[in-house]
Amino acid sequence: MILEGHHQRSITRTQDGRGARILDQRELPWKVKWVELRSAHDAEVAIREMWTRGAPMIGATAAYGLAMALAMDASDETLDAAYTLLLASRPTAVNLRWALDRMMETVRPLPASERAEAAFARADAICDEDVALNKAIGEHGLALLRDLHAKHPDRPLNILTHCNAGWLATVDYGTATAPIYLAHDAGIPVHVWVDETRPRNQGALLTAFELSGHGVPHTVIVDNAGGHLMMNGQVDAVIVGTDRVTANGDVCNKIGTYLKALAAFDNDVPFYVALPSPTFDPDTPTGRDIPIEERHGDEVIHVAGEGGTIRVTGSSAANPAFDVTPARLVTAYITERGVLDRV
Ligand SMILES: CSC[C@@H](O)[C@@H](O)C(=O)COP(=O)(O)O
Repeated sequence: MILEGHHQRSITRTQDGRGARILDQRELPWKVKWVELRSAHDAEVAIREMWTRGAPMIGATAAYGLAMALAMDASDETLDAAYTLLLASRPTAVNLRWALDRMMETVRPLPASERAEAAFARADAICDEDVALNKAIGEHGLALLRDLHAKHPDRPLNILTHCNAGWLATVDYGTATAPIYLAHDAGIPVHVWVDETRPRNQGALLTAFELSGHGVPHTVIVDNAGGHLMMNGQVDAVIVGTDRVTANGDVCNKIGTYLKALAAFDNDVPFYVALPSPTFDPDTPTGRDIPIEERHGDEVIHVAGEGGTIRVTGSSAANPAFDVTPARLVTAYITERGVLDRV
C-alpha cells in the first residue's frame, strides 16, 4: 500500500533524551518506520546508507550523532573521533560540516561533565533553527508564487521540482516545498511536476508521498520530460533545493538539476533555488571546487519498488550523485532573508 505523509518533525530526541529518532526513508512510501539512533556510529551509518538524506537532515542527524558520542564518553579524543567519522559520512552537502562545526564551537570549551547535555541542547537548537529558516523561505516564496499566479489567474500554477527538498529532507516544511505548501494553504491552485529523480527516485518515492499527504495536486514525470514540458508552456517555475551554494552563487544539487536549469533558461522559465543560510558555503569559491559524491553503480543497476528490487541492466554503471548549476542560470535564491538575485 502507498502511504501519504503528513508533515512533521523528521528528527526528534528519543524518549529518554539520549538518542535520536528518524524516519527510515528507505521504506517510504510503503512503510512508515521510525528508527532510533543510539551512537555516533548509528548516525554515520544512517547518513552514509541514506536511511535519512537531504542536506539539512544530514546536518541535524550528525549533530545528534556527536551528542550521542559525548553521552558515552565526553573526552577530547572521543569528540575528535566522532567529528571526523561523521564529517566523512557524505561529502557534498555543506550542512554536514556547518552543523558539526556549530557543535564543536559549543562543546569544545566546556569541561567533560557538561559536554553531553550542552551538545544535545545545541542539536535541538540546530533543529529549531532549521524549522524557522524553512518557514521564512516559505513566506518569501509564497509572495513570489502569488505574483507568478497573478500572471495566469485562470489556471493552476505549474511548478517543477527535482529530488526531494521537502520536510523529509529537513527537520520540517522543507526548503523547495515550503513555498508550495504555503501557496496551497493560501488557496493558490498549485500543481507540481515531480521529477522521479533516478537512480534513488527521491521524487517518485518521497516528494510524491509528501505532496499526497498535504493534498497538493502533483504528477510524477521521468527525469527527461522537463524540457519537453517547458517548451510547451506547461511549467511556470522550477524550484529546487540545494546541497551547497558556493561564494560565486553556483548551485550544487541532485544529479539532473543542471539539465533542468538549462532547459528553463532556454525556455524563459524562472529557475529558483531555495537556500537556507547553512547551505551557503562562502569558503568554497566556485562549483568546480565542490566534492561531488560518486555512489555505487548498483544504485543505477537496481531499481527499488514495492515488494523489492529488480535489476534493469547487466552492464556496469556510473553514479555521480550531484551536479553543479552555474549561477548564471539561476533566476533567484529564495532565502530566509528574502528573494535574492545573487548570494
Ligand atoms: C532541502 S534538501 C536539498 C538537497 O539536499 C536535495 O535536493 C538533494 O539533492 C538530496 O540529495 P540526497 O542524495 O537525497 O541526500
